[in-house]
Amino acid sequence: MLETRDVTFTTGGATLLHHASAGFESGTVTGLLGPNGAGKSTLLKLLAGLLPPTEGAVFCDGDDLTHLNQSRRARRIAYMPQDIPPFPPMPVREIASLGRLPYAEAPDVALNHPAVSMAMGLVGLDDLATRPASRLSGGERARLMLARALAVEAPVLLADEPVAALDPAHALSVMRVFRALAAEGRCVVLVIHDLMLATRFCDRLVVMKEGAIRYALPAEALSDAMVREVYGVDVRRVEGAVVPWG
Ligand SMILES: Nc1ncnc2c1ncn2[C@@H]1O[C@H](COP(=O)(O)OP(=O)(O)OP(=O)(O)O)[C@@H](O)[C@H]1O
Repeated sequence: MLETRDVTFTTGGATLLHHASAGFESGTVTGLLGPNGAGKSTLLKLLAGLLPPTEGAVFCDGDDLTHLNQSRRARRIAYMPQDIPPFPPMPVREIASLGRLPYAEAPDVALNHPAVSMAMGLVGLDDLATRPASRLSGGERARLMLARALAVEAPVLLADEPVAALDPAHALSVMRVFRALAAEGRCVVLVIHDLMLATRFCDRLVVMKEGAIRYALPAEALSDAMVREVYGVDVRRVEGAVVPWG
């Protein structure tokens, strides 16, 4: 569905991504792992078509992303950024309805679109629909950005650290949403630091370090040695640790 072919990205004299080649299939959830500064967000922005490759190309369903116009690309690829700008005092549901912008729907149509209702429900924001978005907590803001991306109903969903600010119950719930989207045939790619959630809910992992893809493998194949090499930490598989489940 989505593919980077030998992509390099250079900006301001710095090369942030070196010769990255990876495929992301429909019907799967892929976790992008790696230490801070590894290039995960950069790769995700290239996959979204928000940054152009300096060398190589990114393809969505066989089409070079640089050849797709912005609204066509936005209908195919929904993106949730890591950095969430301060929201204006608009109602939460109105912000979520901005996910319909690529369809150029009238504001009242977008606001009442079933995809917006679905997205608000999936992230658990129904009770906050009329609250000014400027008054949300950090985790609520993250869920609203995810709702906006879900409202696009795109075949590809890219999410940059979607669960980093969420409490355990919402993190599990959102990971289950990603699994459900994959079960519908969507291609889900998320940046994630939580190795427990990544190995439990992702099908595949792409592990990055220093702007390069070190490993691309089934989630269950992530070894302790790989974690040690990439993050410089040892791993224990501990019984008795408090692990949010359900
Ligand atoms: N415009 C830029 N010019 C130079 N370096 C940049 C620029 N933007 C980002 N970087 C650097 O590129 C590297 C990769 O950044 P990126 O945001 O992709 O990392 P990341 O893996 O997502 O990290 P994190 O886990 O901290 O979010 C970082 O070292 C960052 O400081």
